[in-house]
Amino acid sequence: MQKITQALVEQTIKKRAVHTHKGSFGKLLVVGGNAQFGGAIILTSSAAIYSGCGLVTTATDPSNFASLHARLPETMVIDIHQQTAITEMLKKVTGVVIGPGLGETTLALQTLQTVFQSIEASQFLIIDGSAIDLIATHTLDLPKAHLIFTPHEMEWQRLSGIPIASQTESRNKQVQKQLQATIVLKKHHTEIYTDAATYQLTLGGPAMATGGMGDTLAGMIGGFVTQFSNTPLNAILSATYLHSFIADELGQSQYVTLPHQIIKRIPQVMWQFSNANH
Ligand SMILES: NC(=O)C1=CN([C@@H]2O[C@H](COP(=O)(O)OP(=O)(O)OC[C@H]3O[C@@H](n4cnc5c(N)ncnc54)[C@H](OP(=O)(O)O)[C@@H]3O)[C@@H](O)[C@H]2O)[C@@H](O)CC1
Ligand SMILES: Nc1ncnc2c1ncn2[C@@H]1O[C@H](COP(=O)(O)OP(=O)(O)O)[C@@H](O)[C@H]1O
Ligand SMILES: [Mg+2]
Repeated sequence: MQKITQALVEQTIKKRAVHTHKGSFGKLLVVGGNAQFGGAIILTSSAAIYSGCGLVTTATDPSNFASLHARLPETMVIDIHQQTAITEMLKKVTGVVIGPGLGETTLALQTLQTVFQSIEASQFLIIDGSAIDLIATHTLDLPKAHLIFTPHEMEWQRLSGIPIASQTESRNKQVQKQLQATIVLKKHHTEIYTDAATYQLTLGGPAMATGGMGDTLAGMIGGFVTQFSNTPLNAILSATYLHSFIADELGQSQYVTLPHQIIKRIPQVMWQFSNANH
């Protein structure tokens, strides 16, 4: 397994060209957050915007609109019941994150199917949380797109059929090949399975073991792949690295590192990394 290095992250987070605008840095649709799990979609959307994605739209339950906008005025919203509005937005975006706080109701399943039907092969689709469980439960066919799954070990057990205790590199790799997707298997020292190679994160620790931490990573990966879309693998590896790098920094003087604290630090740490080679 290859270790993800700081040098790779420094190469990925380039200084921004001057003649650019918000459309130059990717457009992302974030789908999730039912009435119970509104916090998840606030974290995912925030992480994407603080990672530098040019334009983010959040499709969520309307009961989350006010709290989402109070925390994050930069995002636009779609009522998740308006499936046509989701389909229309899909035509405009570089990528989609689906699943954080989505739940597993009939509406959640219908929304996942709407996205699967309309997504194009050129687009990124990050599949997290409830969306992974919906695929596992309903054995859904996967669409043609740049697929990125971000399961924790139990979600990976449900999706892959491999019990947590038997999730070895070779068995995980086999299922990665079948799924034709990148797999970010989240745990202590997260592993990333791709067609070409397997990577391991050597950062992060138990101060990160708090609800919403994975929702945040999904948003960072969404923000990175849409923004650094020419180097998608490096974008995924870099987002995963930076998420734990920031947590470790905070963890030097905090017992627990909260997802919203990590999000707040992303722009500053990206600036540091973008200046490292200059
Ligand atoms: N603020 C919000 O709105 C939040 C909303 N959220 C949303 O909730 C939805 C459900 O997601 P979920 O992850 O909470 O539930 P689920 O998939 O059932 O997994 C938990 C089960 O798996 C087991 N387990 C074993 N290994 C594990 C591992 N390495 N990592 C983690 N778990 C592991 C674990 O074992 P146990 O804790 O019992 O020891 C337990 O039995 C999803 O949409 C998500 O986005 C959350 O993000 C929280 C904040
Ligand atoms: N002990 C730990 N060491 C390192 N990373 C951890 C640890 N516990 C949790 N994490 C990280 O926190 C995140 C948890 O993801 P997930 O379970 O999906 O959270 P949630 O769904 O609550 O947002 C993952 O990125 C995981 O690697
Ligand atoms: Mg999760």
